[in-house]
Amino acid sequence: MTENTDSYEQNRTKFIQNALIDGKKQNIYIDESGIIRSVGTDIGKEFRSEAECIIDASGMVAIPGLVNTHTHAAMSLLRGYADDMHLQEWLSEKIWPLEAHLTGEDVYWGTKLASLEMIRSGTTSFNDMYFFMKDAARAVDESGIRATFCHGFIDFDSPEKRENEIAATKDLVSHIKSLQNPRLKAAVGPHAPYTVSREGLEWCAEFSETEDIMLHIHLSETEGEVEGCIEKHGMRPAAFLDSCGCLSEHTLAAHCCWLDDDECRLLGSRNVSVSHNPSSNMKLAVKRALPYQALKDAGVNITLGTDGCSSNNNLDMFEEMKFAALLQKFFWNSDTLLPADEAFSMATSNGAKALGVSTGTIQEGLPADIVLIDTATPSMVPMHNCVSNIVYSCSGGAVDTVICDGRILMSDKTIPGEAEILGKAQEIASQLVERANNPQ
Ligand SMILES: C[C@H]1O[C@@H](n2cnc3c(O)ncnc32)[C@H](O)[C@@H]1O
Ligand SMILES: [Zn+2]
Repeated sequence: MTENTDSYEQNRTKFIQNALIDGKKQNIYIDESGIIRSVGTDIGKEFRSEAECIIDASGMVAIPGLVNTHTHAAMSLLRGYADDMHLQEWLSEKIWPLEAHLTGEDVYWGTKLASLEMIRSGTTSFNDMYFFMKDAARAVDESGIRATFCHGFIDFDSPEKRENEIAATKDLVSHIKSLQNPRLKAAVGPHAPYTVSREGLEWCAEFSETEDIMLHIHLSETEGEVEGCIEKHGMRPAAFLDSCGCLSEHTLAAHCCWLDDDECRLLGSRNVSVSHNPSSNMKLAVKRALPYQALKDAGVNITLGTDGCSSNNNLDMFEEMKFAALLQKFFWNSDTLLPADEAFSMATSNGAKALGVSTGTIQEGLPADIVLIDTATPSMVPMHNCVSNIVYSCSGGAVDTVICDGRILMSDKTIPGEAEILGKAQEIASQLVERANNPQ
């Protein structure tokens, strides 16, 4: 329950009282610039009387905002458009032909819808690869959450396409940097080793280095990709990317299902972060799960992502934590692999580290990205183990309040403007499919 009707405004000091953190009732004070100034069991009267907004979190668990490290947000418009297909056919026969008709307005509303869904389910940061990304950034700016944007760079070995992709990437990066909004970051996004030429990958690696930005790429999602890379380049995909300079501490590699042990060690030695996308991998039947133990042994920072809504089909990171823990146990036949606390770290602190954002924990001096989960819901009762309930039993529907950068984005499960976004996204998605089916 939030006292103060203007609580959605930023720049108001906030006092969250009686939130359960690490099993203890604690209070959190957030200053006017959205920073956690104090957190603990004994911070009290002085901060409470100073605060312009009191949030009573009695009966709620406070966790850091969740971090989704691999998605294509505007693909929310393609939810349910092409299901139950093989990955390469799904992409080349259904998704790419539809995406050829996308407009900036589609991406704007698709990203508004995705941001809404992420806020509802407790995500406050995401890593996005798609097209018309200036429009995506406008949508995210309005929604109040954090994101890193890259243009999906695909040149298919064509020098002309490569020049266009370089221009689109440079344009996006300079645009995002010019906004000087700490919630919005730019990245470079070579789509995958099978869609980008050696020259394109080398350019992306150098650009990421000189601009000091993340390099976001799909890697070894399918066995066919690995075979194709060996045939074309005489190397497995990770070695090929390394030869192009694409593996560094800037790199976030999504999927990584078909890495062998040497590749896991290579990623570890280059300080690459990996995004595990269990729902998408199961739905697209990629036939192998992330080699979690080998990556962990190699010291790789392992994070969690939903992938796009066309291969998931939602953006609920609670579901993703559970699927990650279950898929690892099932595929690698190990009941102790990927325990709940590791799934939780993947979705919070590991994700924040990969995206270079100073969130992911509730700690003094850090930006206030905080999610309150209602414990008065059947899937949170009893609470023998809070992290177990968060990972294995509850879902995004239990989220009551979301704060990002000190600003309340959802309170009492209410997000201002939600109905308009739902209506407009439905309309825009129908028009997109109509245009694709009846090209002029
Ligand atoms: C940015 C492009 O990436 C496409 N995409 C979405 N999901 C996947 C996936 O699982 N593997 C490869 N490529 C994917 C998206 O449709 C855009 O074309
Ligand atoms: Zn993807």
